[in-house]
Amino acid sequence: MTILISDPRVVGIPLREIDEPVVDLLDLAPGATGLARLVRRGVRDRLVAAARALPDGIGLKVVEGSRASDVQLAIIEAYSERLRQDRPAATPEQIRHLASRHVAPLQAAPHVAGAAVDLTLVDADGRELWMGSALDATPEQSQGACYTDAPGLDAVARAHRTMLVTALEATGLVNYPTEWWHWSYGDRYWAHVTGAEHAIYGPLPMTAAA
Ligand SMILES: C[C@@H](N)C(=O)N[C@H](C)C(=O)O
Repeated sequence: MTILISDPRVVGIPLREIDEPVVDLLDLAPGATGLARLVRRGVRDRLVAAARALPDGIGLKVVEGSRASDVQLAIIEAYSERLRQDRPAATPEQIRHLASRHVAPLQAAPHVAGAAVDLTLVDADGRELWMGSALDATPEQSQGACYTDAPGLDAVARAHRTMLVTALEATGLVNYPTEWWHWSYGDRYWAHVTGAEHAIYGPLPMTAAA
């Protein structure tokens, strides 16, 4: 069973911040601007290694790296409101649980720590490969195809996901299983998956206005 990022077993993991700087993603993030181009150095190093391990003619394209805390809160609120409208009988705790299939609570938000990227595969001309759902589609929008191991994917999407997972996992990056595009290192979810005693990257002091 998938343990979501809002689970107390994840949110409760201690943090020992190592103060590693954020760096620009350079050619890994064509088209991204501002904070979206920045990640912790350990994340970029792993992405560079993963990109080198991909077959010739295939590359990585990061759509978003770091994210300001106020932007994270706005995504949480917008998606939670949609869930509340769809499920008027749901309790606040149920909404929080369901929302965390798509967006992390602030206490454990990896993008806010510079610890995560949303990315996809591209061909030699920079065209995004078919991955079986739109990047950033919610479970409702994608009818579950956003889940990395979703059943019923066509063979092309499955092959591309396998390629992505193989290259990224080999570097120590960890996937959030409800989103094929979301990969992180050093945050609380990474610590949960790897068994590390603590996270090493905590929230950075970033707001959208900064
Ligand atoms: C909102 C979505 N793109 C995303 O970033 N989800 C993960 C789980 C997050 O909020 O860190």
